[in-house]
Amino acid sequence: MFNKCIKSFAYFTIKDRLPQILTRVIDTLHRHKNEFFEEHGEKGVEAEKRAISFLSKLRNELQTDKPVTPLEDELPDSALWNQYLDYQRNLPNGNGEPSWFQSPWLYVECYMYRRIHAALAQNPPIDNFDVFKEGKAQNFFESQEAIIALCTYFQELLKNIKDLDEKQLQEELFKLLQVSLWGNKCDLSFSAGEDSSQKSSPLQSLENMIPYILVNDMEKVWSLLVNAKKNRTERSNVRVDIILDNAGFELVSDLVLADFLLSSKLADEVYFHGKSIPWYVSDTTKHDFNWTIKQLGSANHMWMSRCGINWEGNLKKGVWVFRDHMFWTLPHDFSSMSEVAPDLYAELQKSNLLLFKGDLNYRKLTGDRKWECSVPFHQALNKFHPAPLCSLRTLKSDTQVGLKPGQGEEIQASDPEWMYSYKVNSSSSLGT
Ligand SMILES: O=P(O)(O)OC[C@H]1O[C@](O)(CO)[C@@H](O)[C@@H]1O
Ligand SMILES: [Mn+2]
Repeated sequence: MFNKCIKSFAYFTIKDRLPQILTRVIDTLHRHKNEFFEEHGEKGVEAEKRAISFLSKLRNELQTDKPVTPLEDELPDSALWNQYLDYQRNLPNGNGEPSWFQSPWLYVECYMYRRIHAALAQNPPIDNFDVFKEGKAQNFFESQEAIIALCTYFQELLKNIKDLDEKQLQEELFKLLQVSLWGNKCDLSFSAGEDSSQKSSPLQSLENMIPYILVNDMEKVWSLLVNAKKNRTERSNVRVDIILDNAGFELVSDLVLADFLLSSKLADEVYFHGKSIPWYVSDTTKHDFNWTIKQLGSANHMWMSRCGINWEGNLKKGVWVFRDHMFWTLPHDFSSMSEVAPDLYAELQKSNLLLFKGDLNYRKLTGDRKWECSVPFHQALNKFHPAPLCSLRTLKSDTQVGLKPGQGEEIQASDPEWMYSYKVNSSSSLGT
């Protein structure tokens, strides 16, 4: 249970940030009223009104600490959500009826996004409208400079990638892992929808960002990939899975990393895991994934379009695969995946390396517990070991493991707000 001590980030999130996010969603629907009318006539406007009343009711429940209620929609995952609510009700140290301020932060925050989805899904004909679409597209367009810099850098690198020796390849892998790691700063749920696009060139600042990397297992990632390649047989491809986080600049940095893994022959195929419903404001859905690649392919910048066209080709060839299992948008920790979603667990077991992007994934990997910072990452995974995995995460919440003894205290002394200072970054923590 996450105690909501008043100064905790959890309290601030539930009390202030989530209502802010809900208000933005309601405003977005208001602003699309005419579009709904043009597209669907009166039915569209009626549906918009109903969705807004759903969301206003939700905001009131949240702000007045009402009980968490079972989902009444017919969506495929509602039974799993209601089972999870029962589990919360029967927790031994629970405070009785789960409510917004008395239940674990991770649970109620996931629950809010699932209720937002229900507010749209239950009101056709606007049931497929993504209330976060604008924010994600805006992040993409406002990160153009950084995207151009990254695509240009990468296409230059591709020109002579065949001449690079192992040392040089390793260096390039480390650079692109860091770009993907820092790309995780660009998320709209932490910023409650405020602009969080990548303005500066992502490659310039890597050097002086090194000291902010708390746990750095990039060497282990490299040797794992080199060994996988050495042991590769005709039958067994080297497969890397990227469990995606935010659309916009972060997604482009993940796609460039994935292209590098293939072009350097460190991997033969990359599986991407996105969200099946709009989630945490900026998380990547299948639509966002395809839209981003199409945007690049049709860009009037040579290197952007070269990337986008290559990536469409990878999807057509099947060396890139996109999946969006419903488990990723349930409230469960990943330690329960083998039981709740055995098909997904079995799928991940086929991978040589799992790259988990972002803070929410990190919290679900570690059960969002207030671990001692020096608890080993492997232990915090709580038997979740489908394959060797690595988390690339910008620190945005209280959970942190895998630090050296005394490292947490040292940082605390230098920056008491380090947990949310955003600049601090716990990068790849490899749990073998
Ligand atoms: O996009 P990311 O890196 O998962 O960040 C999302 C994080 O932002 C927050 O919404 C901040 O409150 C966390 O709850 C969540 O873990
Ligand atoms: Mn996210």
